[in-house]
Formats: sequence, C-alpha cells, structure tokens
Amino acid sequence: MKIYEKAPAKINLMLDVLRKRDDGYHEVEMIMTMVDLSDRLTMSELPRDTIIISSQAGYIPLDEKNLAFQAARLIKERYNVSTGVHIHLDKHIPVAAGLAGGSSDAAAALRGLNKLWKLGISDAELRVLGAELGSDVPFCITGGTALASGRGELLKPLPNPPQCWVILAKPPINVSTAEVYGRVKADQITHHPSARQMEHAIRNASFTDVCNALGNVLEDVTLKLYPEVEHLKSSMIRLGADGVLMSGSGPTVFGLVSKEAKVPRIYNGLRGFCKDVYAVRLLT
Ligand SMILES: C[C@@](CO)(OP(=O)(O)O)[C@H](O)COP(=O)(O)OP(=O)(O)OC[C@H]1O[C@@H](n2ccc(N)nc2=O)[C@H](O)[C@@H]1O
Ligand SMILES: Nc1ncnc2c1ncn2[C@@H]1O[C@H](COP(=O)(O)OP(=O)(O)O)[C@@H](O)[C@H]1O
Repeated sequence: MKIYEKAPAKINLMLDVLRKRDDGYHEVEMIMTMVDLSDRLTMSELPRDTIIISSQAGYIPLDEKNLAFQAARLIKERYNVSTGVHIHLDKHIPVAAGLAGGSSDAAAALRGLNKLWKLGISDAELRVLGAELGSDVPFCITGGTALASGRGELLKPLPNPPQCWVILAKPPINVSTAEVYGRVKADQITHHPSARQMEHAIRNASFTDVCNALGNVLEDVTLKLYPEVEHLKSSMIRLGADGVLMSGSGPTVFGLVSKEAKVPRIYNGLRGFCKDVYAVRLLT
C-alpha cells in the first residue's frame, strides 16, 4: 500500500517575539498561512522494521537528521508499530528558507503514517506529537490560517486571507533559525507588529489592510546579518508588490500582489538577479 501526502510551505504574515522563556525558546505571536508550493511525500510500507528516506534533492539529510525520519521514528515508538516504511520526498520547497519545508514534511509524514498504519490518531494528538519535532510542526498538521502563540504550538484557527498572488524570492544563503532567535533582544524591540490588526484585516477580508498589517520582528536580526535580504525587499516594493515581508527567520522574502497583470513584471524583475523565485497563490 502507498500513501501520498502534500506538504505545503507556510509564510508568516506577522511575527512578534514577546520574551525569552526559561526553556530557551521565545514566546511568540504569529499569523501563518499556507501557499501553493509543496513537497510531495510517497510512503510505502516495508515488511522489515526500518525507516528509509529518499529524495530527488541532493541537499537534504536522508538519515535521522531528516524531520520526516524523526516523524516516522516517533510514531513507530509511541504506537508500537513493528513494520517499516520507505518515505520518498519530492522536494520543491527551498531548504532553510523560512518556509517550514522540513516541518511540513514532518507533519505530512505524521498524517500519512497515521493512515498507512491505520492508527486512528486524532489531529489534536498529531499536533501534540508534532510539537516534539519542532515549533512549526503543529501548525503544519492542520494548515489553513492560524494565530500561533506559545513557542508556536498553541493555535487559534482563523479564516483564510483574501486570495492573492504570492511572489517568493530566496537569496542564495541558508539562515539558521536558532542563530536568528539567539540574536533577538526581546526587551529592546521598539516596534511590535499587531496580531489583532492582522486578525481584524483577515476577518474583514481586506487585502489592503492585510498588506498594512504585515510585520516581522526577526527582520531586524536577519537584515543586519544579510543585507541582500533588504535589497530583495526594496526590489519587490519598487517592482510593484502591494505588501512585502520576510517570512519567519528568513531569508525568503514574499510579496503579496492582488492584480495578476503585475505578476510577470515582478517575477521577471527579480529573476534578473535572484535564481529562486516563485509566483504562487495562497492555499485557500
Ligand atoms: C521562525 C519560525 C517562524 O514560523 O519559522 P522558520 O523561519 O524556522 O521557518 C519558527 O518560529 C521556527 O520554528 P521551527 O523551525 O519549527 O523551530 P524549532 O525547530 O522548534 O527550533 C529551532 C530553534 O529556534 C529557537 N526557537 C524556536 C521557536 C521559538 N518560538 N523560539 C525559539 O527560540 C530555539 O533556539 C530552537 O532551538
Ligand atoms: N525533510 C526536510 N526538508 C528540508 N530540510 C530538512 C528536512 N529534514 C531536516 N532538514 C534540515 O532542517 C533545516 C531547516 O530546514 P527547513 O525546514 O527547510 O527550514 P526553515 O525552518 O527555515 O523553514 C535544514 O538545515 C535541513 O538540513
């Protein structure tokens, strides 16, 4: 038997850091939504008690460092599954980009293995398991649009934002989430983006208000470390995107665009100096 699961990328429409916690994580408030750029997982049962990961991408770990491997190991241990699985990852989401590619693969593996092994685990239980693998995994279990708090695992579902184009551009650098959080000085943040304002904009289905409410305090850290991210932001604004922000800890920058006619100019303008550019829709 084979199970197929899509693992979409996320963007953070707003991200605020409230304080550093005693466990080393940061208390955050983020509004996240999914975009139509996905990895595809194929899961095939193996008679032997083993986990095999393969991928067409040459640049991700295929051993126990892979988050899909960790998801399979966790579910096997917790639910005493003695058969094995081969997980093939057809990667399309750029890696270490701020788009939660690894987290979404882990979430898709948990969803898929629940079906493959007929375990009957509820979504709420899958989210609890997912939190053991990473802060963004619980959101990736259910997807949609949500306000995340705690370290990212406490989720309040929201309606989807008004449909639009999303231009994603990733400069050729890999950003470490741990390093970015490690450099945040939570008590020195002067401008906090407002989750309330973004929630309000989404509930009112106002594209303009969504663009006005975009904000990410991690930009202060990543833009200082990598000026090319600032350059990408200003290029997207100059090319006509309606709202522009860095996603997560970066370095991917996204631009929201309401009019389809504007998309080719922005896409082609960015492709002139950046190889990794995508024009996608919100996953609504
Ligand atoms: C910044 C965000 C925004 O959505 O995403 P990415 O940029 O990674 O996609 C997330 O908060 C990232 O979530 P995730 O990538 O799952 O992080 P984890 O594996 O749990 O943690 C990696 C490291 O980041 C730091 N970390 C993470 C989450 C958090 N709320 N506070 C932290 O300080 C910790 O140092 C941790 O060791
Ligand atoms: N299935 C996976 N896909 C991508 N990266 C993975 C995967 N499993 C583990 N990783 C590792 O996780 C790290 C973060 O990758 P990713 O989840 O793509 O980034 P981000 O947290 O910025 O969204 C990378 O260093 C990568 O080597």
